Amino acid sequence: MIEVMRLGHRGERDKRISTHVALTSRALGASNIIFTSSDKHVNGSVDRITESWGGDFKFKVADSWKSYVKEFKKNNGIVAHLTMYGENINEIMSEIINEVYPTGNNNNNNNNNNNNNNNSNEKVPKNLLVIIGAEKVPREAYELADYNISVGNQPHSEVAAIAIFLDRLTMGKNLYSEYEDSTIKVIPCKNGKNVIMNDLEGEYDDFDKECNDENQ
Ligand SMILES: C[S@@+](CC[C@H](N)C(=O)[O-])C[C@H]1O[C@@H](n2cnc3c(N)ncnc32)[C@H](O)[C@@H]1O
Repeated sequence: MIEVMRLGHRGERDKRISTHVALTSRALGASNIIFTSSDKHVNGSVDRITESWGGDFKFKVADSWKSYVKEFKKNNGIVAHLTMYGENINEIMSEIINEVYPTGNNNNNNNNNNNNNNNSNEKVPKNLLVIIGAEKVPREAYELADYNISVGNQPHSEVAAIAIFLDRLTMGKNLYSEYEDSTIKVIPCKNGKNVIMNDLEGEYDDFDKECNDENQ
């Protein structure tokens, strides 16, 4: 299971970009996003998307980010902190993939509740917590993280950083994600839109079809 922690979210100021961090995390295979304070706007956006597009991605709040990270590590999880000051993703990603997926099975992670436990040496995927900052990230986050990873050493965006990291981790496979319980589904087409709606009895109907794709 992949979790994303948004550290230092500043309410009104960050609400749009934090929503994008959450939705990007969901789209690219995370199971939940953890904030360090509640935010109705982000929480509502996440819930609305999940309701229509399916899956069980959750918005969570941790009372203490430090305790959450320590507990996560105690339960044998791996913590990766994305920061432009870290080791370059190009150099370190294969080590992380080998550690998180000792079986080599780094495919679609959605809804995978991995069974990590303290004493196990079994080759099961490990839980991964990805920390992404908003305001200045405290020194302790760098120290607690198993990996401090840069997506290049230029400053850019938390949304870009989480997208590239999760995509590299799962080698593009989450770009095919779809959920059985979605009420809306997109059929890729070359030019235009092809959207179908689920009637909640498992049948999908054409909803918005302006697709000029010879194959459809
Ligand atoms: C816009 S930055 C703000 C950073 C903040 N001013 C600081 O000094 O920590 C927000 C977050 O985006 C992520 N980020 C930005 N550029 C990155 C990069 N090149 N590599 C990895 N993460 C990056 C980091 O997680 C960072 O905490």
